[in-house]
Amino acid sequence: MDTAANVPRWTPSPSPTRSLLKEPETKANDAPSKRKSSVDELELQSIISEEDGKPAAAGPMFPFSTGNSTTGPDPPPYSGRYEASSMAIDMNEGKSYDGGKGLTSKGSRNGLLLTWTDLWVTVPGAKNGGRPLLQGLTGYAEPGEILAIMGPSGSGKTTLLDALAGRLSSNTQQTGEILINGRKETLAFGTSAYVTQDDILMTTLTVREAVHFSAQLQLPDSMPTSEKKERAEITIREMGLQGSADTRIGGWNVKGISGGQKRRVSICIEILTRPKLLFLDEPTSGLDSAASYHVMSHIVKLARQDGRTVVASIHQPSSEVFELFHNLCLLSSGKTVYFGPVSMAEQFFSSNGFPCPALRNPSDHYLRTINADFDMDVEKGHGGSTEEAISVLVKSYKSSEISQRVCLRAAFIREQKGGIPEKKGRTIYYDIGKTFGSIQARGSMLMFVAAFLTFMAIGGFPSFVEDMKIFGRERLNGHYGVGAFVVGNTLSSIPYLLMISLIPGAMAYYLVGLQRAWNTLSASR
Ligand SMILES: Nc1ncnc2c1ncn2[C@@H]1O[C@H](COP(=O)(O)OP(=O)(O)OP(=O)(O)O)[C@@H](O)[C@H]1O
Repeated sequence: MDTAANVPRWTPSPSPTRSLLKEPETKANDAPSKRKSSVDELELQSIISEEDGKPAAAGPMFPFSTGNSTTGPDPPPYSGRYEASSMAIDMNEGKSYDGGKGLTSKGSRNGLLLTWTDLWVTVPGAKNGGRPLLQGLTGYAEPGEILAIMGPSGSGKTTLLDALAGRLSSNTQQTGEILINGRKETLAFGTSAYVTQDDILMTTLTVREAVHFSAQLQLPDSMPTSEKKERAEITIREMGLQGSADTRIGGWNVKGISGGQKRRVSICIEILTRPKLLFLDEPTSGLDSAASYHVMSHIVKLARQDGRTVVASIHQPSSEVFELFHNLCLLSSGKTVYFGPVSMAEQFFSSNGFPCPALRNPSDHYLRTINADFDMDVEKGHGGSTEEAISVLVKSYKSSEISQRVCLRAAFIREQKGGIPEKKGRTIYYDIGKTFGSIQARGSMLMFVAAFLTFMAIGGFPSFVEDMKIFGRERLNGHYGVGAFVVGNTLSSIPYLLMISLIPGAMAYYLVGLQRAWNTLSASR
């Protein structure tokens, strides 16, 4: 039987990928242009070596690395200098958002610019003041674009989304700055939406009912009902749910729509209001590659329309889906491995000695390179560990020009100080008017209150049944008898006597309250 060390690595043999910084030495008869590029590279290497304060040295080989440590020096950290011009187009401070998106650089016409600087999230722990979940992240998300957050399981994708959406759990501590349009603001109702990893849906409703009811609840009162219905129907079709619109969602007790369809219903409900800022946690989990592509391309369309900002964490995008993203934030153990345009990630990896083999999905390659969870399974003795690969990439990113440009861009966005959407309170049963319909709404509210109290009481029944058994045993064994006088006439029996006498009083008070509410209702008719 194969031992762990003899198990062949599952990575197919990588084909050589051209790395700008790993060219062989220039020969005298090389073309002048090639000679020049090599000179540039040498200059670049020397600059980087000077910056690092140490010479480039031969380094270890890493899993999925195609670099050869014995034939040449370790590639220097990526500086992004050879792409400075394209970066200038993508990320320069004066960038106009008007590329077909109808936006301007001045804080965007309608869109929301999200920036975060030196973001740390920690959970308090006994050792060294706590465990960091996110470590000094800086980045931005812009209108009309999709930022994909990727990384191995447990790398902090959901934590980053939660931090940006202001939903971190209470046991965490956050430091750093998160700004919306350059301001420290909480978002107004309906401005942002968050599709969580779990599908929390009403299992008894059909897809159509769930989406229609949500449209009635979320869309503004000023919108006619017919328009709300139309929006719901359009969104159902956009998410490819027309075939299952009349199927019950279902849950643990009744089988309903599939997991992937539930995912789409969750997205459908959150995009009904066409929010300016959309957070998606694993939007494509459970979807086949075609459905993933359709769902994501629709989200891209939404992002482009009127410049919506989308931040999505994603596990395993197909290459087609990956190409839909504009920016990539690659995390490992809460640290940034890469943040920048998707198109430049490949160069970043290859210049650090991890070129993406031909015919492999680049996103798969990045995740394999930085997934240290299964290091034990990787053949030992032929190279460095994934931990070392991660540390090379994290260090290289920190010192790269690309990271400096991200900081500059975030700083520029912070200074824009765009407008913030007006805040509107949304309270159910508020200001419902005096029409016949409003009387029905009041009746519904009273019914809800009564039913809530009743069902809360029913919730205690199972434990009451268990207690009854104990009571029966103890009574039959003569631990105590029944009757009012059992409570006794000592001082400690007074609270029990009070409790018993209060129950009918509380019930009477509740019934009188209901009667009064009914009278008020009748009077307002
Ligand atoms: N509130 C919390 N308290 C303690 N630990 C937490 C808390 N939230 C997250 N973590 C830890 O932080 C790490 C990152 O979690 P997170 O859910 O952000 O990962 P993820 O990248 O989204 O993973 P997955 O892809 O599996 O969903 C995990 O180790 C998790 O256990």
